[in-house]
Amino acid sequence: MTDNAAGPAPQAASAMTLDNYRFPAHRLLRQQRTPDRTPLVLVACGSFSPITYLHLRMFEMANDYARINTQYEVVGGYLSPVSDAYKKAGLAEAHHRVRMCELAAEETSSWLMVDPWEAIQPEYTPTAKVLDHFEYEINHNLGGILSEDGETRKPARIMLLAGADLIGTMSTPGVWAEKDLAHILGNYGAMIVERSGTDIDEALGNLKQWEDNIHVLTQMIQNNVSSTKIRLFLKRDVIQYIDQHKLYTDSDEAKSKGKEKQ
Ligand SMILES: Nc1ncnc2c1ncn2[C@@H]1O[C@H](COP(=O)(O)OP(=O)(O)OP(=O)(O)O)[C@@H](O)[C@H]1O
Ligand SMILES: NC(=O)c1ccc[n+]([C@@H]2O[C@H](COP(=O)(O)O)[C@@H](O)[C@H]2O)c1
Repeated sequence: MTDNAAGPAPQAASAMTLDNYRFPAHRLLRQQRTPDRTPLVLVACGSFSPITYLHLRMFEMANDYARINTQYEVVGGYLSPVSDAYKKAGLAEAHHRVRMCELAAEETSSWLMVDPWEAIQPEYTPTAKVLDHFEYEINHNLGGILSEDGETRKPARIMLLAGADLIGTMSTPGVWAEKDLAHILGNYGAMIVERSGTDIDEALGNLKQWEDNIHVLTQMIQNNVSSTKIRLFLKRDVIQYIDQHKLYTDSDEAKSKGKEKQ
């Protein structure tokens, strides 16, 4: 996907609260550039604590894959950081994670956006509901995407973008509600990026019934995650943000572990 040529976000994702929330659409391609394709919006749900180069790379891989192997045209990409109610050990607070995602998206991409809706909810929101939120905002509130010839409006296909480890948890009994899996994989679909350490066939083991809706993206080059992370952080504002707010220090972790016990 090429630059949407839109200006900066009218309102920073990290400045949004439940009271002033507005769905970020400043980089969403409102009119398709290509005829005869279905508009596609990619949504990555996760902790992003902190966001790394590989989270961003997943989107570029998915965009290339969609262009070459499918009839979709990617019209938008969103990071949706999980809320504090997720209570995973060691997570920085949601507002910091949203801000880091925002810095990374602004610095390194011309099309990615951060939607803080999930992050600002007081309760944990299951991923199926997060995808419903995107469906509602894009296809109901915004009325879908204008076709390339300007003649019709088409609903965008919303798809989950995730790493193989996440899809592996879907094959693990008890982690996901069966009806949520049917909704996510049956109605939306997923693009899954191979990840070293996860056997993709095993990860997809119990999900065969939805295989037509699951696109597996193979990594030509396996990444050395930690060194790549370090390179991103040194170059980008994210490392400065982590320093400035003293995130991921011992005291910060102790704070979040304390919270977890409450
Ligand atoms: N190296 C990678 N290759 C493929 N997918 C990745 C990679 N790193 C992260 N992802 C995917 O990005 C999404 C968000 O990841 P998330 O921040 O929740 O966890 P994580 O990056 O695995 O970090 P943690 O160590 O905190 O679990 C998930 O779908 C995850 O599978
Ligand atoms: N039942 C569910 O909807 C469900 C279960 C497990 C993980 N998830 C999501 O997966 C993402 C990644 O989670 P982890 O960082 O724990 O791997 C998070 O966004 C989380 O909300 C959702």
